[in-house]
Amino acid sequence: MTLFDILRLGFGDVVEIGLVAFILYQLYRLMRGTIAVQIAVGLLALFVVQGVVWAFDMTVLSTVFNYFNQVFLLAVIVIFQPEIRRLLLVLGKNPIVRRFVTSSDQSEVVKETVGAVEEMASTQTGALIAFQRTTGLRSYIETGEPLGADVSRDLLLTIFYGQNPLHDGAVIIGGRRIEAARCILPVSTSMKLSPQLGLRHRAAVGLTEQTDAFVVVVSEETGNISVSRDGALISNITTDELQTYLSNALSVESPSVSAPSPRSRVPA
Ligand SMILES: Nc1ncnc2c1ncn2[C@@H]1O[C@H](COP(=O)(O)OP(=O)(O)OP(=O)(O)O)[C@@H](O)[C@H]1O
Repeated sequence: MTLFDILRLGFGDVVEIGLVAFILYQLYRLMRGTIAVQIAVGLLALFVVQGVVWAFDMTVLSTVFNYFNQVFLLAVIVIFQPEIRRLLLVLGKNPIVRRFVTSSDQSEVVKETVGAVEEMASTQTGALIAFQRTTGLRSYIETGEPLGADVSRDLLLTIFYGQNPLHDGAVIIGGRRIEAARCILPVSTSMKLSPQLGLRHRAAVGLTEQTDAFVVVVSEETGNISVSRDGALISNITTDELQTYLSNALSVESPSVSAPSPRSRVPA
């Protein structure tokens, strides 16, 4: 008699256990370092209290918990909306599907952007530039001023010039076009980010936590260049490194520069 016979486990059960373990592990990875962990612990504590209430047959509290249970599923969806979104995004990043997505040549976009960022870094001009990849950014584009212009170094410099009314907020680039300027991005609440980081950098991370966008930040305070992807921030990179990261993100054949070292990588 094998262990499987004793436990009465079939092949389907083993697959199911594996899948549940995988989903729970992915959920843990998505929630790690976010406020959702504390909320999950709070919900767990509520379940323990509920168990005690039922065990001792406390009628008043049982009624209260019955009401709570009716809205529980809805509350979980609302509370964990960012995590659920990220989980679906991870599942949606199927490499087989992505093979069928044709990418236009973005080398001009990379060249113009790197040129503008280099200039803005040297003049300490703050900038926030988001590149749409497979996740649509329409809901963020709609928060800004629509532009629909080709990406160019000079236009990016003009937008982020301090006296320009469009300089506040983020520019969103889709394909070869600047879709909009002055866009509002979601701000990350990750506790893994340095408390010194301001809203511009947190907005960059916030967007890449929720979508597969690639975001470039120029700090107004230091002139440092940072990039964010998949909820992580890589700070203080050179323009050569930016070129490599951006080329990779936009699937452009990268020029031969040495691979950037992930020195200030901060997972969010
Ligand atoms: N949610 C947001 N979406 C888009 N842009 C934002 C958002 N929040 C702040 N910003 C931009 O960031 C600017 C404020 O940056 P702040 O000084 O707080 O950030 P920082 O990360 O310290 O950057 P810096 O190093 O440039 O000062 C705002 O003027 C605005 O342009």
